[in-house]
Amino acid sequence: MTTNAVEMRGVIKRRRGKTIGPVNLALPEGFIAALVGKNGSGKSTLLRLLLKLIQPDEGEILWYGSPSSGELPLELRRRIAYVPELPGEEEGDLLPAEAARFRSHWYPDWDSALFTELMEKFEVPAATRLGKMSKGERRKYELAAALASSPRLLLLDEPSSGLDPFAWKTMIEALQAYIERRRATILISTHLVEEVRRLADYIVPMDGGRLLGMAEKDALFAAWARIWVQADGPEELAELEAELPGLMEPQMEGEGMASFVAANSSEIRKRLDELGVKVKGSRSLELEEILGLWIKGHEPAGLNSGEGLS
Ligand SMILES: Nc1ncnc2c1ncn2[C@@H]1O[C@H](COP(=O)(O)OP(=O)(O)OP(=O)(O)O)[C@@H](O)[C@H]1O
Repeated sequence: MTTNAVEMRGVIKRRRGKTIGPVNLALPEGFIAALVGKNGSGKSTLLRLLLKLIQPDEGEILWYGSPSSGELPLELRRRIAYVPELPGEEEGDLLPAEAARFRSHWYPDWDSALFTELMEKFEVPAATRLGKMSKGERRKYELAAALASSPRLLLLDEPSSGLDPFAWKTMIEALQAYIERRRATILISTHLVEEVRRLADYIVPMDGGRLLGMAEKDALFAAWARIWVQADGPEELAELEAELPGLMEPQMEGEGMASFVAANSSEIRKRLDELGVKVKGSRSLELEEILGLWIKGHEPAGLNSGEGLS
């Protein structure tokens, strides 16, 4: 039985005429899920709901199988790390080592060795107060401190924003190393396709406040493909569409060739074979293409709807 780190059931948050949700999502423990979507789609709101920084208007949230009526229990709060889009002001006057000392009192499993290692790898200036750091320097401190708190659940809101490519690579490696060592869960909101590619086990797209579902990244890439087939003209392509419902973006590609996108490409290839249609070639879709089609309502095959894993 898989434990879900968090589960959201019909969660709705209303914000000045805009509605986020209903969100149904179950994040299995031990994996990295990437929250993707356009600006304003509701990613930060979802992360803040999971920390109880804001309260849902409807629905229920479970943390490790239990709901929480008031504030999150201290035990649990200490096992959740959050790196927000913008840092708070509380630690602004402190040097990194001073702030780390404070945090180490709060987090019982504070990993000083990891904090020092990451601060060195990230080249965070030790003699600059947090409030005076550049955006990227501060972000690197926040990431080092978040990982050093030994979280069971790590919530990262666009962590790469402001990082140079070297720091970005260090962050990716640090997150991968952390999840290999611990049975932790990471939910990361991101706009970077490469970040999703490198890190995510699951992809969770949001659009206009709606959570579209949750899909395993590798299965998603394996299933979706553009396929080129022999077709004499638009009539033949239309016949093929009638035979194989669900083909997306069918188009003629010039003399004797047509192409389309299939969400379950291996099955479609089998059917094409049975129909005697010659396949001329195929390619996997890019993540942007997959998300674009998903947002338009084409759900990937075998989608985990976020109703819970078992
Ligand atoms: N405190 C707030 N009060 C009112 N509306 C809010 C508040 N915070 C966010 N919103 C609205 O909720 C919607 C979702 O915002 P949210 O910050 O969750 O999006 P996002 O996906 O994280 O965007 P981005 O990629 O730009 O960071 C937006 O339309 C935003 O205007």
